[in-house]
Amino acid sequence: MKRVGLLGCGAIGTEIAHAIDSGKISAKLTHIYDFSKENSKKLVDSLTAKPIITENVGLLAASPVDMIIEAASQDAVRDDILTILQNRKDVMIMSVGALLDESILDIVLDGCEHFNKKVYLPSGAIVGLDGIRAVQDELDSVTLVTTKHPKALKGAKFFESYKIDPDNITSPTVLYQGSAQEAVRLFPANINVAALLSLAGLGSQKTQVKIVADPKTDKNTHEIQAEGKFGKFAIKVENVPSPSNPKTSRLATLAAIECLKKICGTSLNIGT
Ligand SMILES: NC(=O)C1=CN([C@@H]2O[C@H](COP(=O)(O)OP(=O)(O)OC[C@H]3O[C@@H](n4cnc5c(N)ncnc54)[C@H](O)[C@@H]3O)[C@@H](O)[C@H]2O)C=CC1
Ligand SMILES: O=C([O-])CC(=O)C(=O)O
Repeated sequence: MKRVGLLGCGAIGTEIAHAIDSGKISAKLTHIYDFSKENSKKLVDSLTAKPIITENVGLLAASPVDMIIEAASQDAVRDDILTILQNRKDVMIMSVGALLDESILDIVLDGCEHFNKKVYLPSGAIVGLDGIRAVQDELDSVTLVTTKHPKALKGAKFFESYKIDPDNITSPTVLYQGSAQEAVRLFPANINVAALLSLAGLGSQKTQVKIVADPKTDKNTHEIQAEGKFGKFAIKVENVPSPSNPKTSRLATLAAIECLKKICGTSLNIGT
């Protein structure tokens, strides 16, 4: 049975830990780290099989696990991915936006090859990545329109540079329109899905993103349109937000759990 370490004990990390604890995923969660000791402790208290809380990420990376699940932040990926790969651990990354920085992507690709390790990127809060990958050589355009409640967008770097107060948004408002590259920089905890689309398809400059704040919505909605020589498709996902983090959709957690079930050998390998 695979031994797993967890980096980040928030909304996604907690649900994954519970899925392992309940036997839904055939793995053993043995070590965890979160820079909030409170969050790590709260998670351990809620589990039957108690993992060890490591003092820092270096000790998590060096712990006797087969793989590490990153469910923390883009900064965590930037700062810690090399340490994890150098310690010869496979890794599942949720904060995929970090990989749109070419130097980080190079570290990941070189690290995987050099240390013979695997990096998994679950499909997160969207569906349709199988289709995007299949038609990647025939794509002319990929656009993503993401709509969330202003409270789900609150705290994003975007609001440091643009004088809009999310608390004062009273009707649907387009906050951002541009490349996926810039979108993940301005909204690092909201639009990792744009990074997944970019990596699967046209890259981060050509993948176009629109972010809308809608005070009347109770969903995190992602609308994807792809067009090219193959034809076109449009996909709309209306996600229920996670109760503990409105930025994050329930589907993102469920996709991570499904990805882990596949890695740990307990589900059929369905789809491309
Ligand atoms: N790929 C996808 O489709 C999706 C990706 N995400 C991303 O997944 C990540 C986790 O999401 P949630 O669990 O909802 O976030 P969360 O905010 O609920 O939990 C993150 C946890 O990680 C900890 N943390 C943050 N940075 C850290 C660091 N550098 N070192 C150690 N601990 C750190 C925080 O203290 C917190 O406990 C986020 O980056 C989020 O943006 C979220 C939804 C969809
Ligand atoms: O969960 C979602 O709806 C999308 C999200 O936060 C992300 O991609 O970072």
